[in-house]
Amino acid sequence: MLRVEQAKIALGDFSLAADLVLEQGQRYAVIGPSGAGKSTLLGALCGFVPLQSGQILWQGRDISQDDPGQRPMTMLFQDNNLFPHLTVQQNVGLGLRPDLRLSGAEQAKVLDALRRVGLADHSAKRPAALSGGQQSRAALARVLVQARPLVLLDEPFAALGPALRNEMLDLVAELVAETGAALIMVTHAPEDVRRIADQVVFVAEGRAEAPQPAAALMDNPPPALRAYLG
Ligand SMILES: Nc1ncnc2c1ncn2[C@@H]1O[C@H](COP(=O)(O)OP(=O)(O)OP(=O)(O)O)[C@@H](O)[C@H]1O
Repeated sequence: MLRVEQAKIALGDFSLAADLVLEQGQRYAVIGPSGAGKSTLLGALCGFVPLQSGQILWQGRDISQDDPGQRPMTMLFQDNNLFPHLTVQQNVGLGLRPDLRLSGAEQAKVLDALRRVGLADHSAKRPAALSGGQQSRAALARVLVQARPLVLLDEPFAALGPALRNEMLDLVAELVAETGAALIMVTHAPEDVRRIADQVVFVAEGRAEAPQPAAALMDNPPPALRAYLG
């Protein structure tokens, strides 16, 4: 369980308050207007953005001061963060060892993850030789090898067409179900929320609200969410 306790996050003139609990095995969509602070919230959870006050507790332990690499989470960005000069296999291997000196067992893990996302036959290619969907799969394989209990996605598939995006969302849902990880995903698309999320964290007016069950919330949105959804 990840507990964000009375957190205040400040970035220049912008500030965001958050007080919420995220449970293992649940899938959360983070939604809200542009500029409301969704990416900032994920950045604070990951440790890229410092807290001004409050705490982040993982299984009861304060991780607010921990470096991003020490935290129990892995983050997937929209641009997938693949290195163009490395092969797909090496890009995934980076998830295990930044110096890429992988043991035999680690190599096997990388190949397993590539198989799991359907890229076993593409492991020796460079990212530029892959389609957009395949690049997303490669980035997902890197998330998978890290096997962290929390997977954070910041609008990961916004650049993909609707069919491919749905395919990727379903794959993400399968992968987190297999590993028991919690998923925390920023999205602008209500259909993504309905497809994948159990709970919704609504971010607006300087606050990240406590999670609420997704289906009920989307069927009957309160005024601020209704205004955002249009
Ligand atoms: N490094 C920074 N320094 C100062 N202000 C920043 C910085 N990064 C973001 N901000 C500001 O913080 C606010 C929240 O930005 P953030 O990217 O978290 O919003 P968002 O909800 O993810 O938006 P979008 O949906 O458009 O991606 C914005 O007003 C933004 O201008």
